[in-house]
Amino acid sequence: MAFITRQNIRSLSSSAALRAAIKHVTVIGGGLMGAGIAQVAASTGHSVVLVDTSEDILKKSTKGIEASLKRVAKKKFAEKPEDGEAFVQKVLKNISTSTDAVSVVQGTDLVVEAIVENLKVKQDLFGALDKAAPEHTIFASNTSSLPIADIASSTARLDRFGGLHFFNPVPMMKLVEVIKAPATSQQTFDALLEFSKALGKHPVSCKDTPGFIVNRLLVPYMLEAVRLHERGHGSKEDIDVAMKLGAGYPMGPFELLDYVGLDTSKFIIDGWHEKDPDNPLFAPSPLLNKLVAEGKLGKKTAWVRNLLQTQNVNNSPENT
Ligand SMILES: C[C@H](O)CC(=O)SCCNC(=O)CCNC(=O)[C@H](O)C(C)(C)COP(=O)(O)OP(=O)(O)OC[C@H]1O[C@@H](n2cnc3c(N)ncnc32)[C@H](O)[C@@H]1OP(=O)(O)O
Ligand SMILES: NC(=O)c1ccc[n+]([C@@H]2O[C@H](COP(=O)([O-])OP(=O)(O)OC[C@H]3O[C@@H](n4cnc5c(N)ncnc54)[C@H](O)[C@@H]3O)[C@@H](O)[C@H]2O)c1
Repeated sequence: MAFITRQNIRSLSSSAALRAAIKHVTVIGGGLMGAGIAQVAASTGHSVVLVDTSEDILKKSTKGIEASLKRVAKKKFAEKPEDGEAFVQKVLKNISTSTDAVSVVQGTDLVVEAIVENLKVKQDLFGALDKAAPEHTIFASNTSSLPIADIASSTARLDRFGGLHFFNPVPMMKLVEVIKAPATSQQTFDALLEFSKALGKHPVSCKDTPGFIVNRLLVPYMLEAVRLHERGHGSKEDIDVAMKLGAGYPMGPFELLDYVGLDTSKFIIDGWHEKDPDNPLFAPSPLLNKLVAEGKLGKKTAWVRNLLQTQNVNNSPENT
């Protein structure tokens, strides 16, 4: 039986205040991860602005969110499909889009960044946002592999900066790694934990170390599968089947690389290799490099091709 003490009441009310504090969320990057984060935040009653670099990309992101919401609704409202349609429309109403990050952060409580895995690009973005966002706004990066402290160094709000690392596909994966960099305040960290819970996720606390928990284990494993194949010790198909049936993983390492994105996986391993060139776990893979150079990025390749085609159509003389 739980006794109500003054301390309990204080901690309950401060956690309620933190939960209430994050109402408006700006998600930057409408790709694989950003679209999923926006969807989950909007589904849990947050008001969301999704930002990307072009209207075409944002249209694709919104279509992707709608398709994913329909999959969720099909299960959640199996008995009452009309409630499912109402749910989809209600969630979509919570999401607006923009190509101007600086102007939209002026009214936001939390910025979650999910753009390309490149330190300089992330620093430039946060440096610009820092000047425009209100004092209370918390900044968080969904980086897979970069130090949160390095990204935060382009801002003057080191205490209000942390990591929120989601997993792909965001609507399905329950985990969020919440990262406390050395300068992240306890209040910010608590607010990020509460926000993750408000999304219906299970947060774990992480230090600001390379790959946090999951990727520090998962990325070397996926790369070792590629090396195993490069050594001629197994076909891609057999390696995938082996890890699914022999280790109980839902996807084999090649399927997972395809799902995560070969470009993102390459950014991660190249960055770690640069910092720790003697670590064999971080050795670059010639096969991965070749596929990325050929524009074969995995599952997202079809999406990117589709987008480029749309842009060509929009830019064609008939449409100008
Ligand atoms: C690198 C980064 O920094 C970190 C990372 O993100 S690492 C990657 C972490 N992710 C993983 O390891 C994913 C491993 N894979 C899985 O867990 C599962 O394969 C999976 C959840 C993706 C799909 O489940 P699975 O049963 O294999 O396949 P599938 O039949 O397609 O999906 C089952 C149901 O899940 C749901 N679902 C799957 N993806 C969905 C999505 N994007 N949106 C909504 N619902 C979805 C649907 O309800 C679907 O049923 P439906 O097909 O009737 O709509
Ligand atoms: N793919 C995964 O499984 C996964 C999982 C967890 C974390 N992450 C991390 O999340 C981030 C995004 O990964 P992703 O897979 O969604 O990438 P993605 O390539 O699918 O999407 C990135 C999006 O960001 C947009 N973008 C780039 N620069 C921008 C800018 N300055 N302003 C606004 N938008 C910009 C791009 O147009 C693109 O739509 C990366 O840091 C990645 O490491 C990825």
